[in-house]
Amino acid sequence: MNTILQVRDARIYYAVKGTEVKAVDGVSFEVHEGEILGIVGESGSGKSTLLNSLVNVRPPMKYIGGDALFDGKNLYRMSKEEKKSVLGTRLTIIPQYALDALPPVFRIKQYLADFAKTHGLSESEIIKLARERLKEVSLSEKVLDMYPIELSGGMRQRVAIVIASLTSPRLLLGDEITSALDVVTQKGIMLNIRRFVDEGLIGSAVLVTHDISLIYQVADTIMVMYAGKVAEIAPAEEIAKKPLHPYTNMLISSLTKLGVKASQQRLSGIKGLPPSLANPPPGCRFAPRCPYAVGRCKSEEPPAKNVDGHLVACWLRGWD
Ligand SMILES: Nc1ncnc2c1ncn2[C@@H]1O[C@H](COP(=O)(O)OP(=O)(O)OP(=O)(O)O)[C@@H](O)[C@H]1O
Repeated sequence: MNTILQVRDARIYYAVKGTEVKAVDGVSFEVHEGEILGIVGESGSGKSTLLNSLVNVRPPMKYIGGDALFDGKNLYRMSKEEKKSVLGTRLTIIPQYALDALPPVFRIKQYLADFAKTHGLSESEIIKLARERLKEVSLSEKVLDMYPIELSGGMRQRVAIVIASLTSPRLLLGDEITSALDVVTQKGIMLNIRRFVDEGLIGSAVLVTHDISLIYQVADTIMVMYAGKVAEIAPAEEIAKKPLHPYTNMLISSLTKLGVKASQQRLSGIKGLPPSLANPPPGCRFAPRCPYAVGRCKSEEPPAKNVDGHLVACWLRGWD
């Protein structure tokens, strides 16, 4: 399997009033051809910082170290010109709200004409391709003659997927792209991305979400982040059936289950709050909230270890 993205020991901090917020602190993972990687974790775990850093590290974000090899070239060290040639073509992004990206004064067709011009592509080819892809996401080609404001939120996100696929990108990035939509539409959008990846129209995708049950539907692999670190990476089925990190386990246990009242659930949430990333605790960052923590967890940071096909950073897994 071809590796499309290889992130190694990424460290991205924020410089805030003389302190450093360690938002992404030694994160490593890979994305392969045909793969959808879902990144999940509580608010503030560093998911957006990680994704945004792949696009652009700009103040107050601060590059501290690490590599992000995209088709062998380091995104963290590319010149502005190199980055410009990659973004929007080989590396595309779906915005959280497509309306932010689609200019309201342009009909979709006009936007596509502009898009073709920017990327030096044939306008007629792009429009023809967009027509075909709109059908694939169950939209009529009439959408081309509409203004973004005339489309529902779900339609806009589907148009955004179509646009993001037009240059056959190697990698698609999306951060909470369905959070403003109803559950049925959310699933439909995710399945559209799955189909585009399966058909090779998009090489691979990294999708950030709070919703592990939604991303489970389409992701091949799930990466769980906690307080700027990777807690666990495993195939989606494995994560769902047999989570190894206590945090992953608690994240799954805290999901709302229809037919079970909160009072009858064993765990209705994760007690406590994530640590301050300006001054994270020594050892495992989850230790202060972990009911299984032992002495070592509070003093030594657990390295990620391969245990039964999971990459898991926990002293209770795979260590004597
Ligand atoms: N512009 C900023 N300046 C300073 N600190 C920031 C900034 N943006 C994010 N942070 C901090 O970086 C850490 C990681 O935030 P980030 O938004 O990446 O997490 P997240 O997992 O994507 O959360 P959410 O799901 O709420 O978007 C948090 O402690 C946050 O407060």
